[in-house]
Amino acid sequence: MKVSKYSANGNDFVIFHSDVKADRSKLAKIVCNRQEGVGADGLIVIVPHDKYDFEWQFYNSDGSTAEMCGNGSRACAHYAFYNELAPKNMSFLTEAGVINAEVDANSGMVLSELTPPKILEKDIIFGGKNWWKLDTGVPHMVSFTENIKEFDILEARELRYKYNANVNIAFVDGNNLRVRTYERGVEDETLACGTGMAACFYRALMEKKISGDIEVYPKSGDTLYLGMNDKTITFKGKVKRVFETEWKI
Ligand SMILES: N[C@@H](CCC[C@H](N)C(=O)O)C(=O)O
Repeated sequence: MKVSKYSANGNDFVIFHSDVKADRSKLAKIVCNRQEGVGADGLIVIVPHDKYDFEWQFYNSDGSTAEMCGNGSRACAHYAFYNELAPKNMSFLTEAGVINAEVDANSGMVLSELTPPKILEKDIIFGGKNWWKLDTGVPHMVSFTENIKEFDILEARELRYKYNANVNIAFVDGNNLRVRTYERGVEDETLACGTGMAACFYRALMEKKISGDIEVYPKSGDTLYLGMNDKTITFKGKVKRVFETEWKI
């Protein structure tokens, strides 16, 4: 099997395509294992679709499925374009809905239009902080902090299980955001989370802490570009194809 390893600003994925849609939960655990597998935060499998350029199956590293993944959507679009599975402007089906993406072949920049954001619950008080629960394709808890260096992983883990959501803290840096995310299904902090950055962006926009298009800096230190496009969030940044290999399981 030919597989590619991608990094989307530190959020890393194993990607391959197949003609068969199947349960690949066990495979996800094996390939994502950082000691005995390729090592990644998630596995993406591209399968054919009648109406859209393709459909994807997304798995977290623990084998659980997720409806959506922002960084994964950009990495997947890049893979699909370079493997001639889709044109540079493409639409593909996820469990959260249809995602439109655009690959810039020269710069390696990929833009993805996320599903319309939803506020699920406001003003949840936990650990002395005010949290909002939002859906940007998958559920996210968002709170603002004055000190982005302090992210209490144990508290985040407690909140993750209580609300079955990913957990983000964000620091408003001028008109930009610094974000850290504890990811469900990886069960730890990751270097970047696209739908998490989008959830922080949306809460900050709703509370008028920021305006217009902004830059977001995840833990990896990279720069992502977020903006509102009608009702959807546009999410842009570089992706890196780390390597491609043949892998026998
Ligand atoms: N890293 C992703 C989100 C992946 C899914 C998430 N871990 C969940 O289970 O909800 C992103 O970039 O959005």
